[in-house]
Amino acid sequence: MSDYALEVHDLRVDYGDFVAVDGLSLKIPRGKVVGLVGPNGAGKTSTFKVLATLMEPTYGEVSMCGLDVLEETAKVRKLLGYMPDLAPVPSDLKLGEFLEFHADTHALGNKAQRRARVDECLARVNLTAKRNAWCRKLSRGQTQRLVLAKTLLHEPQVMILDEPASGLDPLSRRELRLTLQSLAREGVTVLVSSHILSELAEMCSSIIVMNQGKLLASGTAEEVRSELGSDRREMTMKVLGTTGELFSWLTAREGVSELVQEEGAVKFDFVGDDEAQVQLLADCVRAGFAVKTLEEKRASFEEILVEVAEGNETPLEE
Ligand SMILES: Nc1ncnc2c1ncn2[C@@H]1O[C@H](COP(=O)(O)OP(=O)(O)OP(=O)(O)O)[C@@H](O)[C@H]1O
Repeated sequence: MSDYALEVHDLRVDYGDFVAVDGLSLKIPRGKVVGLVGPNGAGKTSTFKVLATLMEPTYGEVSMCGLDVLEETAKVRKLLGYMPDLAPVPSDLKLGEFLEFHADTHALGNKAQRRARVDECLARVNLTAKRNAWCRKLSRGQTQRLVLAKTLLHEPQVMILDEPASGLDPLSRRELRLTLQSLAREGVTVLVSSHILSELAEMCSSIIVMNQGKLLASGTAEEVRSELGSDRREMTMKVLGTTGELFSWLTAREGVSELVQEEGAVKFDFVGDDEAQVQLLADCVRAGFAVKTLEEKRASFEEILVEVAEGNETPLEE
C-alpha cells in the first residue's frame, strides 16, 4: 500500500493547442488537508478533473492510494469524494431526500443503514436540524455543507474539493475548516483548491501553488512564502537622536536596500529570514544605536499571489 494518497507524475492537459497543465508532479501524504492555490486559469480545475477520473490527461501518471487513476477507475471512484465548484442541488427535494437518493445510488446497505448514514453525514456538517427543510431554502454556506455531506456519504478516503470556501462568510469558513481538519485526523486526505492563499493557509497543513499550468512552490505556508521570494520585509527603525549614522551603517548591511531617512526613523527593505533579522537588530544595538522600535511589514499572502499573477504575460487582443 502506498504511503501517499495521491501521486502525480508529469501530468499534462492540453485543450487543442493550449497547455492548461504542464509537467505537474505531486505527492500528497495520507491524512492531511492540502491546499492547491493559483490565480484564475492556473490549471487547478483541470488537475482536479483528472484526479477525480472525470477527464483523461494528454499524458502523465496519476495514482490514488496506490491505484492507477486512469486504469482502475471504478476502484478509484469508491475511494474518492469529489466536490465540484458550485455544485447544484435540486430545489424540489428536502435535504434528507437528496442525501437518501445519493446513498441509494452508492448502494449503501439497506434502507435503515442508508438512513443512519445520512443522519451521520448531516450531523457531521451540522445540518441535522434541517433534515426536512427544502434544499432551495438553504443559504450559500448551508448548500456547501449539504454538498459536503453528500460527498461524505460513501466514506471516501480521498476528498477533492474545488473552491469549497468560495462565497462563504467567516463563520461558515471556520466550520468548513474544522470539518475538514477532523476528517484528516481520521485519516482522510483532503485536497482543496482556492485562489485565496490566506484562506488555505489557515485550513491546510501544506500548500501547493500553481501558475500557468505549472507547480510554482509547495510546502508549509511559510515555506511557500520564502520559495516565492517573498522574504522581503518593509522595515521602519525608530531611534533616539539623529539618523544619519544609522543610515550609513545600514547601507553596508547585507539584505538591506531602498533606504529612506526620515525624522527619527530610517525605512528600508530587508531580505532575509527571521534569524537574519534578529541578528541585524542585535548588531544595531551592539553598534550603539538607541533603537526605540523596529516595525516590519511583510507581503500578505494575497500580495504574493497578485505578484505571481502580475508576472504572467497577458495575451494581446487580436
Ligand atoms: N474545455 C476547455 N477548453 C479550452 N480551454 C479550457 C477548457 N477548460 C479550461 N480551459 C483553459 O485552461 C486554463 C486552466 O483552466 P482551469 O479551469 O483548469 O484553471 P483554474 O486554475 O481552475 O482557474 P479558475 O480559478 O479560473 O477556475 C484556463 O486558461 C482555461 O481557460
